[in-house]
Order: sequence, then C-alpha cells, then structure tokens
Amino acid sequence: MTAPFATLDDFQAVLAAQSGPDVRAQEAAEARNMQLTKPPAALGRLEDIAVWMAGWQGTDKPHVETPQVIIFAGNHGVTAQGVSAFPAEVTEQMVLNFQHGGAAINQLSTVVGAKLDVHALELDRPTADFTTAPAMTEAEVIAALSTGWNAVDPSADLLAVGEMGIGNTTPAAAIGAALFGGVAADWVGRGTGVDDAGMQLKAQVVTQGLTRHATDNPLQVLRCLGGRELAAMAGAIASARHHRIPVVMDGFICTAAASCLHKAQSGALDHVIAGHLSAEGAHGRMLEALGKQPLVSLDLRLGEGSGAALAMNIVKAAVACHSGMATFAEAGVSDA
Ligand SMILES: O=C(O)c1ccc[n+]([C@@H]2O[C@H](COP(=O)([O-])O)[C@@H](O)[C@H]2O)c1
Ligand SMILES: Cc1cc2nc[nH]c2cc1C
Repeated sequence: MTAPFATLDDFQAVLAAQSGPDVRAQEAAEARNMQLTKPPAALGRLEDIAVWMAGWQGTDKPHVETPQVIIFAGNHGVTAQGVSAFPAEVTEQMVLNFQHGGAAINQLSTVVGAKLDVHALELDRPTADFTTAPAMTEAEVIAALSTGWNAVDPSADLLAVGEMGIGNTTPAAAIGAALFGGVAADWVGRGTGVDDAGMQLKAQVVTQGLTRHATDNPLQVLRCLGGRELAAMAGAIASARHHRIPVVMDGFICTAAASCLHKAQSGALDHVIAGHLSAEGAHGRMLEALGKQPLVSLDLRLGEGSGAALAMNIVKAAVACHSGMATFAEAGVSDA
C-alpha cells in the first residue's frame, strides 16, 4: 500500500482521521474476563492488556500469533559534535549483524515467535546536523514516514518498533525538551555510555538545536530535530493504527518518536503500550508525560526493539490466559 500522505499537512490529517478501538469487542472481552476461572482482577494488569488487545483486534478473544518486529536504522549529522561513545559506522555494521542473526533482537524475536524486518534508511546520507540546519527537509521526513508506514505487515496481530542509530539519543532528548519543556539537561542521558563531560556536551548541543528550531508544531519538531529512523517509527505506529494492529513501544528513542504523534493528535497512541522502562535517564519522565506505564523495568538501554520484543511475551501471555481459560460455567467451578 502506498502511504496516504505527500506532505506533513497530509500526515497530520491522517492522524486526525484515525478511529478508536472497537468498543463492542472491548465490552465483550470485559464480560468474558469477569467469567474466567479466577478471583476478579487476580491477573492484574494482564487483564487490562487482554481487554485493550480485544478492542484493537475487534474480537473478544484476542491473539498473538503473527507478531512483527521492525527495526529502522538511520545516521545522524549531529554525531559530528561528538555526542556518542561509538563511531557512526556502527549503525551500518549493526544492520549487517541484524541481517546475519547475531544481535540481541534476533534472539528476542525468535523467543516470542516474531518475524523481524530491518529497514536501513539512507545510511550513507546522514541527516543534517541540527545545530546548523533542520535535520531533514520536508521531502526527507515524508520519505522516512512513508518507509515506516509501508513496513507494517497488515497481517501482523502485534507490532514492536525499534531503532538503530548511533547518536540518536541526542535527537530524542531534543524532541523531549521541545515537546514537553524543561531544559536540555533534563532530557540528555548516557546513551551508549558517554561520561559526565559527554553529557554536558550533549546538553549544549540540544540547547543549540532548540534555539535554532523553535517551533510548536510536533511534526516540525520531528523534521527539524529528529532523524530518519525516528520518523519511520512514527510512520509505522500511525500505519499500525490504520490496520488496527496494537503496538509495543521500545525505549527512549522510540518513545520520543511516538511523542511527536501524541502531541500532534491527542489519542494517537491509544493503540500503543510501553514495553519497558529504559535505563536512559529521561525515559521515565517521557513515559509519564504520555501517561504510559511500562510493562517491565530491567535496566535495558540497548534499543533495536529489544525491550519491546521482550515485553511482547507478556502481551502474548495476557491474551493466552484471556482467550484460553475456561469460564466458571465451562469448568464447573463455583462462582463467588
Ligand atoms: O532504547 C533506549 O532506551 C536506548 C538507550 C540508549 C542507547 N540506545 C541505543 O544506542 C544508540 C544511541 O546511543 P548514542 O549514545 O549513540 O546516542 C542507538 O543505536 C540506540 O538504539 C537505546
Ligand atoms: C554495539 C551497539 C549495538 C546497538 N544496538 C542498538 N544500539 C546499539 C549501539 C551499539 C554501540
């Protein structure tokens, strides 16, 4: 399917036209949940997850049988400022590692039974350094959003989005500050492992970006301060909504990309769940701003969709209980 937008205004209109969950299916799932052989609410948040899945999948018996994990990779002009502990060529090297099955995300996708797709976005043409120019032109951000939109398999029943991009915690921090306020130091973190001086440098770089690209428009924030893999994640999340596929978010960079959708259109992340709380310092603040509670908190700070793929197991377990359990009547167990 060709992406149904050619400009950021079109994309904004796509977000505005998105529909909500299937309320009938959700109500049917709630009713079913009340009859399952357990004390009320004894499966805690697993019950909420199953009902949420039911709403987006449009059935009272939701499933996770064809999950998809997508990694988008991009390179960043802002790495010229020395904001990462690793060299930019690692982005491309890790893409090869993903393709050869050697990365953490390959193992985590296998564990949850997900198809893994990798999309490298013009790695030999990094975005512009946002301290001196907008990271992307409108045509470039639309191309990246479209890659993300088209990467979603319409037959997937659960989607995890993740990224690979040396330097991309700096654009993510800039987006956090631009959308949610505060100073740069509130949003920068260690990323791949910079020291205290590196953190200070990142804060200066983010401040320069914020000063240069002052805008209230969240999609312009994505264009000016973001990166191709962030825009692609945003495009994939919007596309999943169109196909009514629930989404599990990954860490700090993925959440920053999703935040642009949330700020552009209230409710744009209703079909999205936070997979995990990253060890990247500002991730918790960003999730709070979105009103999202992460499923797991295991000090991961890898990216590449790892926390999202891991959390898919919990979603899978939630729907297995909901859809597979017997009711009190079926099992002949006495109700309260
Ligand atoms: O997902 C996260 O929360 C996360 C936190 C820190 C680092 N990363 C990964 O590390 C890279 C960005 O770190 P950096 O230091 O190069 O900005 C990028 O490839 C991300 O996938 C990811
Ligand atoms: C080795 C390495 C693997 C990664 N996976 C996601 N981001 C990464 C960053 C680095 C540096």
